[in-house]
Amino acid sequence: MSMRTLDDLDVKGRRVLVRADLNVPLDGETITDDGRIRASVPTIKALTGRGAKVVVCAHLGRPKGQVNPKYSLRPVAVRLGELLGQDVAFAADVVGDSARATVEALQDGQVALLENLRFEPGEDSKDDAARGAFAEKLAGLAELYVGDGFGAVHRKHASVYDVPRILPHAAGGLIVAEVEVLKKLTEQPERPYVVVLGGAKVSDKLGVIANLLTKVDRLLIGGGMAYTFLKAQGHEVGRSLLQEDQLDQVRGFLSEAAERGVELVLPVDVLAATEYAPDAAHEAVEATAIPADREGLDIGPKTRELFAAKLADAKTVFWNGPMGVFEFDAFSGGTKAVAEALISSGAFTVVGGGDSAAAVRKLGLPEDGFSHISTGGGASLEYLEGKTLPGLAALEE
Ligand SMILES: Nc1ncnc2c1ncn2[C@@H]1O[C@H](COP(=O)(O)OP(=O)(O)O)[C@@H](O)[C@H]1O
Ligand SMILES: O=C(OP(=O)(O)O)[C@H](O)COP(=O)(O)O
Repeated sequence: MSMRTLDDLDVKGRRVLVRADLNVPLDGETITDDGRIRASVPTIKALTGRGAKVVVCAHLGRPKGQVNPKYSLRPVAVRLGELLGQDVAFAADVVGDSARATVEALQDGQVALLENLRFEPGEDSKDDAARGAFAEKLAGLAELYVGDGFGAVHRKHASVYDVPRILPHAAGGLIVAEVEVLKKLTEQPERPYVVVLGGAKVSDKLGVIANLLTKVDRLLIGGGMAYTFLKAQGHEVGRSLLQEDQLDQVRGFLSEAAERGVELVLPVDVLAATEYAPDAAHEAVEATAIPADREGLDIGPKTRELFAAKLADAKTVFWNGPMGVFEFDAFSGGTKAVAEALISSGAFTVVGGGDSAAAVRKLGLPEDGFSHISTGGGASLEYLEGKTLPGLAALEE
């Protein structure tokens, strides 16, 4: 892979569009974990330090091309300013009058943040022309482009894929660092190589399993991901997260894992709750006997032990996706148990994903207990699959 880096760009006095991943968890307007903002700071500082006018762009959540104040990046601009130690001008739109005026007013060394890219339907459009037209407008705000949003490099979106094909570009330090670590996992990982999958982006991440089955020795499935597997085995999953349209695909994974001799480990018990709420009544039940009116919000105590045992002899581990709804204390125990098992395994351990990384911090686990905490979940998984990621390919051109 050869990507130009910041050292290859002459940025002084020029407007540089930085695509960052600032997709942080929010509780109303309060940022509950600022890890991704912190991770974006070094590249922005490197650019301001060299006298660039820095225009940061990013997405938040999935507002689907509609302006929705719930997904405004405004609170992120404030936090970014605090972390940079300088004001961050906030544009109230993405490529409209406010964005143009905000960018126009930037002096050398100053920083602006545009509103959520996904308020614009062109950003994530599947139609090349629509995406391209939006990319032209976005590119028009700057003279140079720096790709640094590692967590979004698997998305063929305008700001990730099309803009670097218009503007002279380079990779920021975060992307360079992330790729360097993940590369180690693709080049002869020490075995046993175990991948742990959980979380809630089930339909997105089920897709990576086919390729992972050709690479790993063991796959542990927890979180919201587990229930489609349990259902595919014919069990009742009640009101748990379920990807009904992917049951056949999942049955295929179960038989392929068996054929390849890959150990696919599913929960044996779960915490079944009456509702999705922090104080919901709940109890541990066998994973094969989830009551029809309950939803599984965490892995149960027996599964925590089972997963810990399956991690104990691992030499390489990649983990993406919390084991339960860790945001609610009552359902955070499974995630904590898995995190602790990674830490005590002594393996080369990589945790990836916005929420997984946030969980590690929220649960008070030492960040240096892991070999690497990646800002990308889906992006890391697709990298590990050996796929060409649009945002990396565009930077390599
Ligand atoms: N059993 C479950 N049911 C519903 N949501 C779950 C469950 N387990 C985990 N989650 C949710 O998954 C979310 C994180 O998923 P995801 O975005 O895929 O992870 P990451 O950001 O680490 O890549 C968390 O908000 C968590 O509450
Ligand atoms: O949160 C993200 O990915 P992750 O949950 O896989 O870590 C990225 O910001 C990408 O967001 P997306 O999955 O809505 O494209």
